[in-house]
Amino acid sequence: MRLHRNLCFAVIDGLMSIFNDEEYADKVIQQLLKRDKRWGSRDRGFVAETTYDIVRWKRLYAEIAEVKEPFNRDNLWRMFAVWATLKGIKLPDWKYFENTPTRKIKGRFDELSKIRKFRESIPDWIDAIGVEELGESKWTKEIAVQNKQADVILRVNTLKTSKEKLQNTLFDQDIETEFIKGYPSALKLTERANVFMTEAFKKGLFEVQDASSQLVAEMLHVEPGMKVVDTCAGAGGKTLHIASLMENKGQIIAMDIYESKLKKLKVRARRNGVHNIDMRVIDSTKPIKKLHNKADRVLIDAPCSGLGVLRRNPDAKWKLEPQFLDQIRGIQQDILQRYSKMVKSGGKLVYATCSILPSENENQINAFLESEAGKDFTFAKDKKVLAHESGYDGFYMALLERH
Ligand SMILES: C[S@@+](CC[C@H](N)C(=O)[O-])C[C@H]1O[C@@H](n2cnc3c(N)ncnc32)[C@H](O)[C@@H]1O
Repeated sequence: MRLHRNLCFAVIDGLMSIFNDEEYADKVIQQLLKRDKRWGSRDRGFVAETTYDIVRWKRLYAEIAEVKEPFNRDNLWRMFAVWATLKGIKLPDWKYFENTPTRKIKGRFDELSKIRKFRESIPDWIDAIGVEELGESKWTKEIAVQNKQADVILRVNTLKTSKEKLQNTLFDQDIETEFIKGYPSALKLTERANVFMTEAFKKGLFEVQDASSQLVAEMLHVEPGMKVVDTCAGAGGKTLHIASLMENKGQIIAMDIYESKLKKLKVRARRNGVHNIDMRVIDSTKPIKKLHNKADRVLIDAPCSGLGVLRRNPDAKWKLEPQFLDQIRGIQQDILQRYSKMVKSGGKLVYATCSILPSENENQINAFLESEAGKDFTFAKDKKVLAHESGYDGFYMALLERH
């Protein structure tokens, strides 16, 4: 591979914003990709993947390059040189790469790879919590997989097409996909591609959604004609799936504390041909109280640490803080206590997170079931999905029934 100066500069600029200005990697990369209209898909792929790689391996590369935060541009070039050297890419004779100690880099890599927190490039506190909650062996395997690039998975919009038809449509555009056993609406891309540019996407024939995430709406057992409340709907990945399972019949109430997220859902719903979503911002206790004992199904796709989806958001490793984790656990239990009241007698509740930590998952469900509000519910089943076991994102989901 030959390194191109303008692409490498884009990567360094992106890293400056992500590491020093606390910006989110996906947003920064989105902006970077707009920089030069002449860039082809390979150039864009290089910028996106290299930036993500260096974000993912920040601790390891900084240690090898012997640089410390806050990083200046020279520090980032040194980390870039580590990335290139470890990938076996020949460094050009640019001033940034003068005196790069290639052999020393490889030696340091071998040495640091013996220690998990460096090898997997994770903060000490996350490593400690992973061991404490999952045990040494599971955590070691899980964090290794969480550092790999995730597959691109689509969820077919069955309101508009079938999995077979969508597969053929995409094949005609040189995008090859395969079915995944056990995931009825999923198609996996055999090779990465920018599916957002396709006509099929613009027509709402599919959404990009990880396979584990697709299990959540399935667990809710919705039926056409029901009244379903999606309490933490965000931009509506799961709301749209629920709509498609309900065949556009019945009522879905999508709620979130952020109106901006629900606005994104509105755009997506239009594209998906979904007509039965009613959006409500939770700006007081009223919108919840109004729905007490009214819903056939309630989904709580709770805010969480995101430790199950590090493959997609590698910068979360650096942005997460222990205090946030404590705070979010409190919010999760509070949401369970208050939002469960919307389930009517005989109705069902699914609680889900994209975390792999029991303290955000089964422990929350156990605490809820032991509490006063939880006495109305029976535990039906749960599913703990680890990326190293399933090959897809780490997730948790529990199904409770109200008696
Ligand atoms: C895991 S995300 C939801 C993802 C979304 N369900 C999807 O499938 O695309 C959690 C959501 O909970 C929202 N949230 C945070 N605190 C909340 C609260 N107290 N009540 C309702 N929603 C909340 C966040 O804004 C965020 O959109």
